[in-house]
Amino acid sequence: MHVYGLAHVAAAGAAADTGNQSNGAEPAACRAIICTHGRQSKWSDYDLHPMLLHRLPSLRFLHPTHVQTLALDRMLDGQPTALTAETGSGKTLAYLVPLLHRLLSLPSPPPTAPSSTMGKQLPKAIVLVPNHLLIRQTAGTLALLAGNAAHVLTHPSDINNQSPPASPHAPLPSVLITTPAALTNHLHTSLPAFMSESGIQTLVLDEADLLLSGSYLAPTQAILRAVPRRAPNRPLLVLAAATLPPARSSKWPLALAQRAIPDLAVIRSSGSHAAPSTLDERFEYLTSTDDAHESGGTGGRGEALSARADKVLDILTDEQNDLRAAIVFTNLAKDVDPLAHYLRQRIDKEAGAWAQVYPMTSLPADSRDQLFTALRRQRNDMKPAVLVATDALARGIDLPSVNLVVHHTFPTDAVAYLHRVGRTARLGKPGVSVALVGAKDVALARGLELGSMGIEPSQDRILDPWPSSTRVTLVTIAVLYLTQVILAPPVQAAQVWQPEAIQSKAIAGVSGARAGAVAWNQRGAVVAGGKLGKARRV
Ligand SMILES: Nc1ncnc2c1ncn2[C@@H]1O[C@H](COP(=O)(O)OP(=O)(O)OP(=O)(O)O)[C@@H](O)[C@H]1O
Repeated sequence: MHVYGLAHVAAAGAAADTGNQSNGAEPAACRAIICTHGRQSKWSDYDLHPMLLHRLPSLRFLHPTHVQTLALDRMLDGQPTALTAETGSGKTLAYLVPLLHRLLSLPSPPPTAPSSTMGKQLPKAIVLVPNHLLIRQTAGTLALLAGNAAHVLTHPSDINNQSPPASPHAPLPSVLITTPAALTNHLHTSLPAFMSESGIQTLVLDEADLLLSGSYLAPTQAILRAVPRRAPNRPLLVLAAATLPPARSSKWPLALAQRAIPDLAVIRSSGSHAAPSTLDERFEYLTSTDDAHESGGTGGRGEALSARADKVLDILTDEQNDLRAAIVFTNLAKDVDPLAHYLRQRIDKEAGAWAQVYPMTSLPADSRDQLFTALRRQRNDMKPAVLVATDALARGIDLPSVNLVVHHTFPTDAVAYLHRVGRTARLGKPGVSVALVGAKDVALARGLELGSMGIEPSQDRILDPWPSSTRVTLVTIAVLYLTQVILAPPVQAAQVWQPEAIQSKAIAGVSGARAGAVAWNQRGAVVAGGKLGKARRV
């Protein structure tokens, strides 16, 4: 475990900021994120549309990142690709660049030709994301990149509401960014006709593991079923995710996708399924007095929350000199407002009221958008911002000024942890994560901490759910010893060796519950945390 804080990692950040410059001595972060095999690839290495070759560097995307390099050739070739790489590594641009290249390379339609039998300018590409926050963020990035070369639609109803093209000679192609449910609800039974008539060239599933699970699954599958299967109408299909387990069972996200897209190839970066290498992770184990509620004390929930809130305040105060923006994660939406209120009151009383606190669940959408814009511009005259949020902010959100993540309550599994901490330390920049660990979180935290102590090489961190058999054995023995012998209260042998919720012995052997590994049981549910004999289904 490293306990350095923001001041310590600032120096590393200065180096990382130059990561996309082509200088001789590459900083460590550059080696991890930007460069490949000692040589930076260039946009001009790819046969990209001239507009992109001009526009990418002018937007300060000077070189492709490592994951972009890994995926570009295949995607530009139109081959279906699942791209899984660490948080903040540039997956969005990895699919937006080929999407735009294909869009811009379309032959212009004849001026009088209707763009579809429905008489509308139908989108030529669709990006599916899980929520409204990501719709807005991805639409912003695409609009920036496309300039005035494409329309960006953010709801299927926008297809009907598009204003007529300024010039009938050059109707702009459009891209729809939406959620799977919004698309299927809007189109109902006309979905197959829509998919075949519009001539969709690219279909992207961002946060693909989420879209292929839970309540997202049915609409996503309906869309995949409606995709034309044969060339030349078949679109480029892209799945992007920071966490994408392999297809161990037919119900796992990747298996579901591969059934719909049999030639889907998976590109995994070596750092995938691990926390960013530039992240400084800390775990603060609470004593039973700190955490009265957790330990069965009489103080109850309110007391426990405020004891933890004081700890959060201490962490923020310790880092205040170097803090630009922090996200404080808590598990329940109902705790966001009281926690934010408490922090705000306390910070406002301190000299200079040195930070501005925002409760994300009750912040009006306009104010949230303004805040995000300000945080993306990274203005130096802003007070540090403290965003109090649930895991709704844990996936995909890109706010480069966030240099601290605090876990007021511990995430429920290693996947949630990975996405939370990935809101900082993005693209080789430094960041700190501090987690408050209650009694019930100790097993998961210890496992995660073992990974961050560097027992495993960085690219094979313990978070990797599919380590080699040797590593599995060593890690399992170490973790079982630590958790069953040293830490855990005595349990019956039968409970340990006959876990109820884990169906595969192999998975039980990996012991996602204990090792902090991301483990999936046979039903595709994430198993992590809790006792080995009672692995929780999350
Ligand atoms: N080639 C590039 N050069 C410089 N910056 C880049 C480049 N590509 C992407 N970025 C920046 O890197 C940051 C992270 O990118 P992005 O949001 O796509 O990460 P991600 O891999 O999708 O992360 P997550 O898994 O958290 O969604 C963004 O601020 C983006 O603008």
